[in-house]
Amino acid sequence: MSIRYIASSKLPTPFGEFTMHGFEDTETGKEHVALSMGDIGNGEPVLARAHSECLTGDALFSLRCDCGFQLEEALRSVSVAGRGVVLYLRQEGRGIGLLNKIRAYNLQDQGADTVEANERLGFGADMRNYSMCQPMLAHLGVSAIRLMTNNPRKVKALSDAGVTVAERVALEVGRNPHNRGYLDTKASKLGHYLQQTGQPGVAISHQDDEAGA
Ligand SMILES: Nc1nc2c(ncn2[C@@H]2O[C@H](COP(=O)(O)OP(=O)(O)OP(=O)(O)O)[C@@H](O)[C@H]2O)c(=O)[nH]1
Ligand SMILES: [Zn+2]
Repeated sequence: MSIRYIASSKLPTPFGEFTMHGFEDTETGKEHVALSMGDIGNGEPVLARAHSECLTGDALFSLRCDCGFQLEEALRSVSVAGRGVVLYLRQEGRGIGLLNKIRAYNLQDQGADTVEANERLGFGADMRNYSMCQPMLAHLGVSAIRLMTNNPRKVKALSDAGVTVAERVALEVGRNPHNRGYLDTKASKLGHYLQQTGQPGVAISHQDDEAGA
């Protein structure tokens, strides 16, 4: 097991007070965080988000993507439910890192889409893995979740890792003129469930049949 629990503390936010739990991946040296609220260890499926780091969207107010909006909405939803967990995963730029993401943005400024840009740089479209999630959730006593995501790969990865995804909860927020192309490419090339995509023939689902399968 390469995930090691380090410490917990209070984390007051505009959405209420969370408990922050720090973990270290001893293989990669990455430091991951879980923000929890309420009694999440009682066996009932827990409202959850596995959020991949996006410095530009989460901290620098970028409108190129939907990440910051999704993070905010996830924290707000957990707070409204009074119970849930947000995993903040340090895999910036879908796993290629911040500086390569800036290189990819540069290619996108010249007309490439988000997938083409990754590929031109010699990366896969999505280099993430979610192997840290199950041990982080297990440490918190969580085995079943209601996962806030539009990403079918994330649902499958967590299910394959042994987490029961009892439900997928759509998380469609923050669409704007700057990220329209990015979101449409996610739907058409990466299979994301996005309702307002403008792409014909894209699956629309708010509670997937395959979730948990
Ligand atoms: N390489 C690359 N990474 C990006 C780009 N835009 C956002 N990201 C990263 O993509 C990750 C977020 O992935 P998304 O596909 O938006 O969302 P997701 O987490 O897979 O799916 P949701 O759960 O529905 O949000 C973060 O790590 C961002 O840093 C981009 O244009 N290129
Ligand atoms: Zn982003």
